[in-house]
Amino acid sequence: MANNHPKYGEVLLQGKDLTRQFGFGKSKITAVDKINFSFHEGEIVSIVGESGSGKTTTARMILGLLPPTSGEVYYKGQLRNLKKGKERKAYWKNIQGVFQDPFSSFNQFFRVETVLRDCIKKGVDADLTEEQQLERMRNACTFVNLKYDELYNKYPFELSGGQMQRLMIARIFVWEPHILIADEPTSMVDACSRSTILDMLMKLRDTEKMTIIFITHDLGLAYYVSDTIYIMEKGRFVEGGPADEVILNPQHAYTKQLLNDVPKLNETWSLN
Ligand SMILES: Nc1ncnc2c1ncn2[C@@H]1O[C@H](COP(=O)(O)OP(=O)(O)OP(=O)(O)O)[C@@H](O)[C@H]1O
Repeated sequence: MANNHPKYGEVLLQGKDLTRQFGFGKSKITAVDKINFSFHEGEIVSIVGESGSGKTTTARMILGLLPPTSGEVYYKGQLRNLKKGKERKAYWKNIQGVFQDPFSSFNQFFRVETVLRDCIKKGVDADLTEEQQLERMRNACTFVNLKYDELYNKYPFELSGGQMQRLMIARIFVWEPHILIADEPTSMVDACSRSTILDMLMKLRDTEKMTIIFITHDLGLAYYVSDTIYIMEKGRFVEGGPADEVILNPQHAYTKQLLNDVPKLNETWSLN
């Protein structure tokens, strides 16, 4: 397995020959096919591929929401074992996900305060005093440019789409997982909110040393946000490495094809 990396912290998560099949007999498909990876502390890794290439299946296996057909996941060098509730709970303290649709991510009957308090109970130290909890919730909102004192009493449906996306990130800030999986978190928002969310992900990496796995079909966004890029085609990682190398000197035909869809990547470009 890979060693620590000079630029990042320790290796947090590793996958070894991770595979997932669906269906049986003639209709069996291999959605993810023997992928290997090492993700480090404080690294943003993008997994990029077209629709159906296996990105979300990979994310769900990493999150522990879907068992692999074969292969293993190692967390901090230890083989992950999610069979017992206690071990699952411990793993989920360290890894969290944000998904495409902020509306479906929130219980619409919980006010902002309850949403954030719930994360403190589940993710962080449940023994924090009321004052410490409040401070944490306020800090989380400040981190994403939301005003806790104006919003704490509101329901998710009273927030704008952009505010809801920010609240999703605030929730992550409160929870403080070591690893965040962001599955197309910017697909429902306009270009301005998109760059804000990407900038917040980078801030989480820089200030909290969070490892972020960013799932997208958009190589341009991946290049903007990532340290490392893995290119996924038909369930396999066909190319992977530092973002600059993958984008400026692509080796695989599929990467070149994806790059053709973003023709101005190595020139000046904007997120619009
Ligand atoms: N629960 C399931 N049952 C059967 N097939 C599935 C299931 N989940 C995913 N698949 C199949 O596995 C393959 C990979 O799907 P996956 O959702 O991982 O791709 P993706 O790269 O995330 O696509 P998208 O960008 O459209 O979300 C697809 O062929 C999909 O139809």
